[in-house]
Amino acid sequence: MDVINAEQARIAEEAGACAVMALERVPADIRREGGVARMSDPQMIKEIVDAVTIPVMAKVRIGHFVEAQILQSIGVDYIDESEVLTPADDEHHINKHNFKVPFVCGARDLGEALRRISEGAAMIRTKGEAGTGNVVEAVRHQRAVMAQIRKASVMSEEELYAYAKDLQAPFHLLKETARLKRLPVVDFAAGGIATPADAALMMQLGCDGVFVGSGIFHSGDPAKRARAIVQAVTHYNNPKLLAEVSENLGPAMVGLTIDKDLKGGHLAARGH
Ligand SMILES: O=C(CO)[C@H](O)[C@H](O)COP(=O)(O)O
Repeated sequence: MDVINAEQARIAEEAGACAVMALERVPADIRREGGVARMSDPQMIKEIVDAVTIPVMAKVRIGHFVEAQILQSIGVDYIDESEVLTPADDEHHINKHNFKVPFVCGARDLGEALRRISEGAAMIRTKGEAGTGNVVEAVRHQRAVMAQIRKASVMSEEELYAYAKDLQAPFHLLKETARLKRLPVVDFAAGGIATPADAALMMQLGCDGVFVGSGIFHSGDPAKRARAIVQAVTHYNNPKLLAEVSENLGPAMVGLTIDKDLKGGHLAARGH
């Protein structure tokens, strides 16, 4: 769960979140306020680290390996090389093999996911369209990844060579993905998840876990919604429980439709 201070971090931990993401503004606010979004103040990240016992993740700009060096030096548990911040490099991602701290990166399809893994990403998440409260892009990205994996899983080795070229992905990673019939790393949903049902939808589409940013602390009752989303991720195949936890949550965040004039632009188009 994305949190911007120690108090929110405690709410997330009490709700059962397995990690928090420390940042100064949740994606909905970054989108609304505009300007250049950068790595958060290390002091603020340290306050969140001190407030909770669960792992703390923090974001760096795409390609900004010095922000990553700084976060690693203060001991964050994971780094998110994120399109939600303003990219620092429009061509290169960070060489994540140079770091000890594990990274998560966003992807819209299998080629993008495997390129990030080849650079050293230890976890992948859908890009979705962060800060919109609209799950449609996360669904599109997860469905794309799963459909491409299914396609690869029935290919001969000769076909996989050609498919790797199409996807602009390393052959050995594609071959391993085809054999496993899933990404060879943990695969999260992120970007636009706002309700327990959204979270369970992404789990039923094959994700291993869910990131929620704006959807919790921009809703009417953050503590209750946070607990409900944790329950929905845990029991994603149980519609009765999903109905119970979806009751009386108060207003969800106000969502944005995805159109060509999307306020703040399409964050998912950053990095490729
Ligand atoms: O990890 C992230 C992107 O780097 C965000 O936490 C995630 O995408 C949040 O999006 P939203 O605010 O729509 O839930």
